[in-house]
Amino acid sequence: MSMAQTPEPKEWILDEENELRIEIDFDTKVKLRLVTGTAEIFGTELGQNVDYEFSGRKIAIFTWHGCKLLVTGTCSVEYFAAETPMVSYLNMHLALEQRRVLASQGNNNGQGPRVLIVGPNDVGKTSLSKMLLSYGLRQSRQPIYVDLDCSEGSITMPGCLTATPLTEMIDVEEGFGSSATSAPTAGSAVMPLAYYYGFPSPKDNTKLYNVLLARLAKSVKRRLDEDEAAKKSGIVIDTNGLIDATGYEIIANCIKEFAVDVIIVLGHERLFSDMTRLHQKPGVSVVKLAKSGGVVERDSSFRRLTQNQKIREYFYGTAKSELAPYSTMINYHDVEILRVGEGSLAPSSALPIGEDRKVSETHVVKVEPGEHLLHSVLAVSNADKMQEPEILETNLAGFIYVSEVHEARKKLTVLSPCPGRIPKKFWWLGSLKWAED
Ligand SMILES: Nc1ncnc2c1ncn2[C@@H]1O[C@H](COP(=O)(O)OP(=O)(O)OP(=O)(O)O)[C@@H](O)[C@H]1O
Repeated sequence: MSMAQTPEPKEWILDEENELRIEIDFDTKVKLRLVTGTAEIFGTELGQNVDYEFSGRKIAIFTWHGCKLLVTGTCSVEYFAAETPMVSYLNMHLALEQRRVLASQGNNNGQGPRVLIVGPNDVGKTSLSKMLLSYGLRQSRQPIYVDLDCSEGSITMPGCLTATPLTEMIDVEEGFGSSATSAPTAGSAVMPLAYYYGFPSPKDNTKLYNVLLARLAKSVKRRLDEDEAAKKSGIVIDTNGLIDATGYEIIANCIKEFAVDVIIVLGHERLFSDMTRLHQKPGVSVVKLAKSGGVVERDSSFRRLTQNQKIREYFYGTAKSELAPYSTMINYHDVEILRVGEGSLAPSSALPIGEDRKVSETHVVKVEPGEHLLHSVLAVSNADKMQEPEILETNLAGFIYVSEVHEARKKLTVLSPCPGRIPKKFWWLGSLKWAED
């Protein structure tokens, strides 16, 4: 076996307010080191002479004052840009900071800004959320990150609506995962609130999506009422890129439920004009920000690989903090597997008399365990009893992965990030599958 050669590091010298944009495939690793000066990735500052390692990522390393970087490994794309919208993003942060100062002085009922970021797919909404949250954190704020993008699952897993108070800087290598305690465990100080939706798009079951959105908003409000620092810091809501009629309905719902007072429209003129017309009123600002030229469109295979990487990290951790998942055997009859809205797939005429489609969309259906569960990722509900509609609105305890199905013995082998018996018996089945690599 020949030893893999360590590639020569490549040096980049960036002037102030420039950024280096790199794309790294999933099957390669690239090391990045800040040698002199200052630099940040989506708002989080890099330490000098620390090696950061990336795989399957598209990132920008931005410098306010100039820097020297070393990149070791093969990037699929690598170039620097002098034109970025970063000054406007920083100004946005400063405007939010002003609102926080006002809140600290007792204005606006002591509430910091509730920011909603909207725009089509791939305009940099998640990246901007990270920046605004990181800049807030860098000024000792403790904002709450609300992730309504059920296709991605920045905090936990795809298919969820989540909120998490941020108290630590967002990790440049691992994203939100590490700073938001990606595995929700009961009693943890910064436990993310996660509700299970189970579909990749809000269009798949809009009624359920709106029910969960309202539920999440209620929980976030309670958290803000209990936590003075978070209340003054405010919230940043990241959405998915739906901007058709359903998208508008969800945006309106979100503004109402979270009492949004700053709407940021990213990279879309017509959406900005519509949002101004529909939602601008005293106390609510609608702001337009430009999309960065660096934002990369991600095709479905890249998104799928990102999803796989997320699931893998949930159970096995990352290179920096490896986890060993626990494998447990479960009897079919010890768990109840549930899914939502099965009825919505049936034609209206096939629905029970007196039940309209809207009701069936949030109806909970029991699923028989069997071979079909193999490789599924299931969400473990915190609920102790099967009661509708409460069970739908119950927070999640975590996730498990079905690694084997023993049909003849009526047992499942499941992986879990925590040791011991899985404490809860109601498990949600969605469309998430994962083939361990
Ligand atoms: N300035 C930049 N340079 C290089 N890559 C970038 C830059 N900004 C964002 N990206 C990358 O582009 C991709 C899309 O960005 P992002 O996830 O922020 O968009 P989004 O609007 O939230 O997308 P979606 O709505 O589809 O989830 C990501 O992989 C992100 O890391």
